[in-house]
Amino acid sequence: MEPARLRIDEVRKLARGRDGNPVEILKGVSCEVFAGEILALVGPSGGGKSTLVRLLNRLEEPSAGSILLDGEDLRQMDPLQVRRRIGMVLQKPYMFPGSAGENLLKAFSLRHEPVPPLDSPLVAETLELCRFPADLLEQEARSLSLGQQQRLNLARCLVTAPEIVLLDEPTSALDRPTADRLGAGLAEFARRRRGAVLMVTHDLRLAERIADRLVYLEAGEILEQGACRELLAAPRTGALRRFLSAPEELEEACP
Ligand SMILES: Nc1ncnc2c1ncn2[C@@H]1O[C@H](COP(=O)(O)OP(=O)(O)OP(=O)(O)O)[C@@H](O)[C@H]1O
Repeated sequence: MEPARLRIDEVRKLARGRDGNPVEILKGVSCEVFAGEILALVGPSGGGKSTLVRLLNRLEEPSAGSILLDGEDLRQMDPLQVRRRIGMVLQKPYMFPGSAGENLLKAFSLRHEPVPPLDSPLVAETLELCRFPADLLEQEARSLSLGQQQRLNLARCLVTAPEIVLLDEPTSALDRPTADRLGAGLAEFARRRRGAVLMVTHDLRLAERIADRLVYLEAGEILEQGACRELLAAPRTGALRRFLSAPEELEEACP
């Protein structure tokens, strides 16, 4: 078996609560992400999912434990280098003023890297992966629909060829067909480029469709992890069973 691209080992995160006392947001979390797979990170609100994602991109640092990228501790690496290799797609797409094409290539100019032409094979492949029509490239980015902006946002991340992609609720604002199109692009990225994807999501249908494995995080602890479809069909713990049957979660999962 191939070694993990990302290894999260006994990670703890302490923060100061509203009353000034320390609160443990992550209580010794361990899991791995492999090349070519999609890992769905699910769990109730406030469980620590976004915090874990921020640690993986070095937007925050763990209080204890380690995160290894190909065996190297993230803390030993330059944060900019980490972000080149680990791309992140936020829930709400930010569009710069200008055309969709300019937005796509912004990823390079922001990093002071050579900008490929819009008609390069890399751009064409990325647009295809993200189901973003090339004839929209000249359109003002801010005038695109939310679903189009979301796919352009993913394309802006994938065009720089990250090895790992982190996504925090990528489909929360999308209708079912648009969410599925975005999911199909992620699955292609994992398969064709052997990319590793870690996706925080409440969209259990999407997870079932595209995720290989599932990690269930509740109150700062991983209570279950394993093959995604198997766990969704037959959760082993009462905690995941309750989460899967909670009506409010199902509502969010099935818009
Ligand atoms: N910097 C911080 N300082 C103090 N508390 C924090 C900080 N960041 C997060 N928290 C708390 O840690 C807990 C976990 O938050 P986090 O956003 O990681 O959860 P989540 O699982 O992503 O939730 P959601 O699904 O609602 O987005 C919450 O109770 C939150 O209020």
